[in-house]
Amino acid sequence: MTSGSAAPEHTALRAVTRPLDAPLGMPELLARADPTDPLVWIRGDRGAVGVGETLRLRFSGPGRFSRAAQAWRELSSAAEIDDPVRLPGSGLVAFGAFAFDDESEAASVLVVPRLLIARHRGTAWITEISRDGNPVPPSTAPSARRAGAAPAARLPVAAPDEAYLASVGKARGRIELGEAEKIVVARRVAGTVAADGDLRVPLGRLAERYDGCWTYAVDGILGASPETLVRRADGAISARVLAGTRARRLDDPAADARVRDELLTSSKEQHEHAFAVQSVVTALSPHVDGLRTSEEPFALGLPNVWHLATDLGALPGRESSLELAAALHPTAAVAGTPTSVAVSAIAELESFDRGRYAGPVGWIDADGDGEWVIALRCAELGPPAGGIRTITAYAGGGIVEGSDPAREFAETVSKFAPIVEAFAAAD
Ligand SMILES: C=C(O[C@@H]1C=C(C(=O)O)C=C[C@H]1O)C(=O)O
Repeated sequence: MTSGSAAPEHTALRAVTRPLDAPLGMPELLARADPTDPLVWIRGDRGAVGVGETLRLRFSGPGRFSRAAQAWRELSSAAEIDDPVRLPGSGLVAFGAFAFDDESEAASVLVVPRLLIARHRGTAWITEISRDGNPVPPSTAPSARRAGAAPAARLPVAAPDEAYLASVGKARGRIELGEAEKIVVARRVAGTVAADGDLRVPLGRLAERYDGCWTYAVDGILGASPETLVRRADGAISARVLAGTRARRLDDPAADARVRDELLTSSKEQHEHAFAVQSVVTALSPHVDGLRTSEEPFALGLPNVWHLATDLGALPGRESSLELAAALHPTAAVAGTPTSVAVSAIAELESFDRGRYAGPVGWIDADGDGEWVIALRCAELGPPAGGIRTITAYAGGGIVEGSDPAREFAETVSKFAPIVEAFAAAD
């Protein structure tokens, strides 16, 4: 099915941004978010929380990105923007989450909040976005919402998963036959949480523990991603490619350093990483100028895993951050190589719809600047029904020649850790 809501005709958005005096730390920012339907984007001393909704556009099918990008261009050019703050994320902003697969049942969305409370390092501001009328812009942030109970979920991520192991075996078989060089195989684990559980609790845990990652919540998908698909801001483009993973040994610093060195020197991991970097370079170079990459992969240490990482930088052309995200998606880090073979293999080998897992999640402003990460280390919350809602967590990894299914399974368990910890019962 292919569909999309174009920007409603004659929709003129009005965005008014005003600085806030009060410095907003991460907890104060998060406290303003909706407890059961949060709209959140936080990393370290930068972040934004959306409250309420002025506009929501839905898209699906292979044209979801181009229709969303076009709708946003139309809305932005018709908008009236009063923004004396002029920092990344001030003025008119939409948040988005896009399905991984062209055939996904999951909606891809752009959401324009009614209020946006944000900070960039030492500066905080509030933006009010309206469709009709000219409301007086608030100059104080709405007060914090009362904290509710933490939503605890039991996610049996270490329980045997025969279907996943079989898929990894089949992916390896196809690679050995020369059909593909790399296929990213994922699995999912489901549980339930109380429908009135306060999702700001897991988001706060993610933002605190994974402070080098983007903690996000958009339209029911939430997580903490280490992988920047593309950032367009301050006249520059940047991206971070990750591929190649080892579980950390935080209990034993010497063992942890050995694990890191082994990752850095493993030819299998370097090979897998090179595919992912090449796919990003190939997809990005027609759209930007002066693309350069960090010399050789470095080890990025997160609380749960080491990743091989490469940073990219370039100068922007005229494409918006969403158009660049569309050009990049799906990278070899989440699909494989060659892309089209890997995407069809995933559809055949995985027994579920990835939804927005491994798709782009992020935000865009009226100039097309914005930040899009790959929705990793995440869970999708279902709608409330009978006092509960489902929670489905996702994790995967790249299968290449010689990949060992049991090790790949263990790697997914490490990748589930952020979500398992975020939804653990308080002790
Ligand atoms: C697919 C995931 O992660 C991706 C796969 C990686 C790998 O195979 O080593 C590393 C980082 C991500 O690009 C995931 O977290 O689910």
